[in-house]
Amino acid sequence: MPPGGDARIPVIVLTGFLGSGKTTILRHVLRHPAFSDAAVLINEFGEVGLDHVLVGALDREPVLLASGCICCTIRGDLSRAVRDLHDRRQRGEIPRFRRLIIETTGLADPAPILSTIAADPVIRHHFVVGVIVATVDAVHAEAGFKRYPQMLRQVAAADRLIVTKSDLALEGTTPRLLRRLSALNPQADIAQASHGAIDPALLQPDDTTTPRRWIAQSAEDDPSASHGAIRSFCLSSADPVPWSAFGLWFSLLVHRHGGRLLRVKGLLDVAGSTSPVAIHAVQHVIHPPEHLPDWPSDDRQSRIVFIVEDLDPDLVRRSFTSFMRLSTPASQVQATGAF
Ligand SMILES: Nc1nc2c(ncn2[C@@H]2O[C@H](COP(=O)(O)OP(=O)(O)OP(=O)(O)O)[C@@H](O)[C@H]2O)c(=O)[nH]1
Repeated sequence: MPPGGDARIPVIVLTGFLGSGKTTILRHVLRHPAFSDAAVLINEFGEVGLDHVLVGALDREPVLLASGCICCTIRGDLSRAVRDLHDRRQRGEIPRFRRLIIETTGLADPAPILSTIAADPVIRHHFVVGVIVATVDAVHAEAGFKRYPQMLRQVAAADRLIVTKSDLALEGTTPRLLRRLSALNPQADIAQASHGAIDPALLQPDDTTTPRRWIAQSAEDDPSASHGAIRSFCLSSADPVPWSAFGLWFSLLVHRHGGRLLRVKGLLDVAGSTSPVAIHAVQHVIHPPEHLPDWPSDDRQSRIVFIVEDLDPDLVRRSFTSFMRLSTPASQVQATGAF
């Protein structure tokens, strides 16, 4: 229950820039008994949503909001999704969840989300923003703050900040980031997470989390929720992907264009493997691939979702096709011209 005896259902807003570890944290906390009564709503910026798959084999199905970003194009969808969840709860079609976690897209400015919850009379009657948690990627935060103002807004809006990926950051980066975060948002509690391992209490509202209503109000006058040259596309392949050719293509792509690859995530049907492999990259950092236990549906196509800035999707598609056609290492080396 939110502080102050409020009987409304607390909403936990989990925000943070692209690839900063939101889904990894969600997977971790949802395994904790304290979150067995949580409903989950995931919004992704991309043509094809994958996070609901990556959240994994849980005994509840997260609701995936349509493509687009809740902070701008699909605010109406957010209202509808929250109302719909509540109606289904009341009708007994889904368990009586007692908290709602909304994982935003990495590009979201959280303010319009808060204002949507606060402005809709039906939602306001049943739900209240309980806590806003933002993840901050230790490797990319410093450069990201300069390029992406929404990162600053995420940090500014948060009640709690979780610094991720310190294990990958250069020495001295994390302490510097911690100082910067304290300066940007002195009221927020700051914690660190390694591979999503956090104290689940960080996602629980309590007396220290006073929802930032001023942000919700100021959002009403903020029409700047556009994402400029940032775009998303999906590359899919019906044929199984040869792992070594894929690895080479992916490393070259990241090496050559990493600065423009804000986020890459995919589910691959790797030749010779019966279960899917999840791949992730954030700019120049490729995370280790992960074997998932099962395919989420009968659709076994490989899907790779890209969020890029100033990068031509056709170049990515063409180079992928060239590499996948070639199976010998020598011919792959020739294909590097595709970049
Ligand atoms: N080394 C390391 N990798 C991490 C850590 N936290 C997350 N990752 C990896 O970072 C990648 C991206 O993590 P996600 O949890 O999918 O990030 P996200 O914020 O949900 O990404 P978007 O939904 O695209 O915005 C995955 O490969 C994770 O395994 C960490 O603390 N250390």
